[in-house]
Amino acid sequence: MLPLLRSLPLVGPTLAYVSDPLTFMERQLREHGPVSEIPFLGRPWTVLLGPDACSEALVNRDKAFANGPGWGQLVGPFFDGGLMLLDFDEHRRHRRLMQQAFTRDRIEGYTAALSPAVARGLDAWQPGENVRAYPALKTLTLDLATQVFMGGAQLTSPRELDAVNRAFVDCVQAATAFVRAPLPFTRWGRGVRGRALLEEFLTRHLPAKRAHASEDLFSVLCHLSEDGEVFSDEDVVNHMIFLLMAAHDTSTITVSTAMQHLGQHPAWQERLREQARELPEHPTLAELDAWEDADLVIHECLRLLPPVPVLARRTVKETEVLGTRIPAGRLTAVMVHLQHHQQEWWTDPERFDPERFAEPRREDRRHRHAWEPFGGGVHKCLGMFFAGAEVKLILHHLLRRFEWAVDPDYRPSLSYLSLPVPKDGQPVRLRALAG
Ligand code: HEM
Repeated sequence: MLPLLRSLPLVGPTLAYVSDPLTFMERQLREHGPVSEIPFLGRPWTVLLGPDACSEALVNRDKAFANGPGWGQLVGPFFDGGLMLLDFDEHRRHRRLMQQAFTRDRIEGYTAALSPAVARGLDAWQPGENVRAYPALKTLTLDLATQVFMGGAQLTSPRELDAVNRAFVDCVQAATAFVRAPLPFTRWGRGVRGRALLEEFLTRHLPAKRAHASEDLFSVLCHLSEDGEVFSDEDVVNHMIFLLMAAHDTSTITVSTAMQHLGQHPAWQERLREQARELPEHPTLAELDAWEDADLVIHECLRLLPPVPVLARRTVKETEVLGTRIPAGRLTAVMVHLQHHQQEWWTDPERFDPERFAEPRREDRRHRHAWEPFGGGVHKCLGMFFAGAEVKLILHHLLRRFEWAVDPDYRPSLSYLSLPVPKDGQPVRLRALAG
């Protein structure tokens, strides 16, 4: 049935992408070149493949590519007003202000709050022969986001935080729903209610955050100011909802990919564990920065499975990429995933080989844009340094408490309906280490 559907011109490319994106992208590049056109989700999309084509759209020299109308098409209205969905002057103003929430000092503050929260979150983990790592990590990172970003425990009761977490998950799931109307019992309908609950919750707590400055991101956003610019209440709410989403699934995917590969490469796992044990229980940001082998592993995991494999854009005027004309109003898929697996830039690209990022090999320098898990240009991920610290902290605590193994032949079957997630929850054999 599926092969037949894949051969149909309207739905075929969507199904071919969703069932095996890398094979789809390789074939598309081979047969149609770096700039081509496909029907995707029922509309014509321009597809950009390879680092040269993708970087033209991300660098966006002639300001032809806009984010809001591109991403909005994929994620619906649930993250409206989030930084990634703003464009041009409005985006520049908001980004300038929000940058102050991601300075080194700020990240140091978030990291200090994160470490004990990770340790507490892992207290709930039970060893076993078939532990599903992905959902366990998802719960952990969502709790971290609500605690560290919103100041959760001081803000409200565990029961209300649970409702907030559920509302947030409903928004994320609605963003990828097929039925896109607020009907009862649909994902979309739950997403609409979820967004309303998040808005109500954040708006209710906002006056207290404005009144008292504290270290959490919610409070920080309320107090930022630059040349007389401040975020309005509505801006703070929109940014918070987007940041919770941006920070949560992406980090979960990165850690679960790391758990898979470290479970399949025990020598790397042991090497990182020895280093984690040499660090204090709650390392500082400087100590985490100096943990270079963890960087190699994280870079390699982000190469093999970039949590955001495709970036969405829409042209606001006619433009050209690598000499091919793209009309105004065209949805565009910037498929950065493929360049992470191309033989031109990476030796034996399917192999887990973190040292490819170490001197003197530095394969990532073979092309300036070969490795772009955080995107590029003016929308490059604002949370990348925070994300690095969070992922390292989770690995740090995991390695000190547990040892795990994954079958060497295991290849996760990934769902690409939204960000890539392992359909089987990614089972690991988890053993507690003596304290
Ligand atoms: C491993 C984890 C992460 C990955 C792989 C990742 C990836 C990305 C990518 C690819 C973009 C660019 C999207 C585009 O150009 O259309 C982006 C944007 C963004 N990310 Fe991340 N992200 C991660 C973690 C985080 C975290 C932890 C935060 C916040 C705490 C964050 C905040 C943002 C923001 C605010 C933007 C929008 C930037 C702008 O449009 O100016 N991200 N991220």
